[in-house]
Amino acid sequence: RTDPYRTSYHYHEYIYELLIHFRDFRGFNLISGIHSPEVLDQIHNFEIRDSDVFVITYPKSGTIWLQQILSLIEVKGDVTATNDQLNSERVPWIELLDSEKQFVSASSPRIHVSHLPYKFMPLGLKQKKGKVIYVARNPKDVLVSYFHFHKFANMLETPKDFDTFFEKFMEGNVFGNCWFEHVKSWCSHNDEMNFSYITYEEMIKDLQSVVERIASFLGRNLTPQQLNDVVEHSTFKNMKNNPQANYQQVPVNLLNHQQGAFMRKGTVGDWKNYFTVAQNERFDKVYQQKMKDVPLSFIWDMSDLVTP
Ligand SMILES: Nc1ncnc2c1ncn2[C@@H]1O[C@H](COP(=O)(O)OS(=O)(=O)O)[C@@H](OP(=O)(O)O)[C@H]1O
Repeated sequence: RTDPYRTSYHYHEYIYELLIHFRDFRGFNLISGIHSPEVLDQIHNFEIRDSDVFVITYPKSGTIWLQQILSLIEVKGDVTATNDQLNSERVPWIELLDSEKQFVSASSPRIHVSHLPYKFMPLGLKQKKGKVIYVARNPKDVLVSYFHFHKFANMLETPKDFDTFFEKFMEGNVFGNCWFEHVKSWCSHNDEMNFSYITYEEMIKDLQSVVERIASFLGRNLTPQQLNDVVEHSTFKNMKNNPQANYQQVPVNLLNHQQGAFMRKGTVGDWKNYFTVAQNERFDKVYQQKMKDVPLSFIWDMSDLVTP
């Protein structure tokens, strides 16, 4: 094709092709039109301040939940103080196109989220500058959440069906690449950084204590009432109704809000409604093999959350 802009039809077809194809950058899938190799190259050398905070997640592990919690901790639980800005701007991604300008000029404390694997991260983190919060979620629920996300995210290819997506995820042929490698890459370097590890399932089980742990890790002093306010405004129900937090404002060219919602179900064990017995057995086998040397454990079902 010589001139993609020839007609509106060709233009849209061209943009669609650009968007749904990954671009490999040093073994990592970038989404064309959203990420750029130039930005990824620069992140390594970003100058890190002691006050910087990075929330790292594999996609669908609770990123927007942390954006809400951290936004609220910064304003001591006063949700009205977050009304003037979307959480995605208050706690932005570092890997998006042109994000470097915003990163360099932002005032402290700079709080960011990222789906990037460890190898791309700022080298300053290894000098114990800044703080890293890694949020993990059991990968079976990640897979199901990601399947639904692909159905309404216009920048990602719509899966033919669940089985097709299951294969793609297992191959790491998604944005974020292989779940196992992502978790391992970060957690095996935890000693090098000021690092805190939390899970999605812990937050479902006891949001209050996770919020307290995050505030203390960041050295923020909040009164018990302020901590309660953070928790109250970070529940699934309240976030779903909060336009600053629920991502309903993302333009329709990126997310087709008729087809799904970021705040979808917010639960543990939804994978049981999707995995076949054979898929589950296969997943468990891969999990045992890939995670055999990793001292992490996950909660796979709501019933495992109930303390006897
Ligand atoms: N407050 C709260 N409580 C419980 N669950 C919550 C909450 N906020 C976000 N979520 C759930 O997190 C899933 C989205 O993950 P991410 O925010 O990491 O998505 S993304 O990577 O940024 O696209 C997605 O999970 P699923 O519902 O399973 O699809 C969201 O519903």
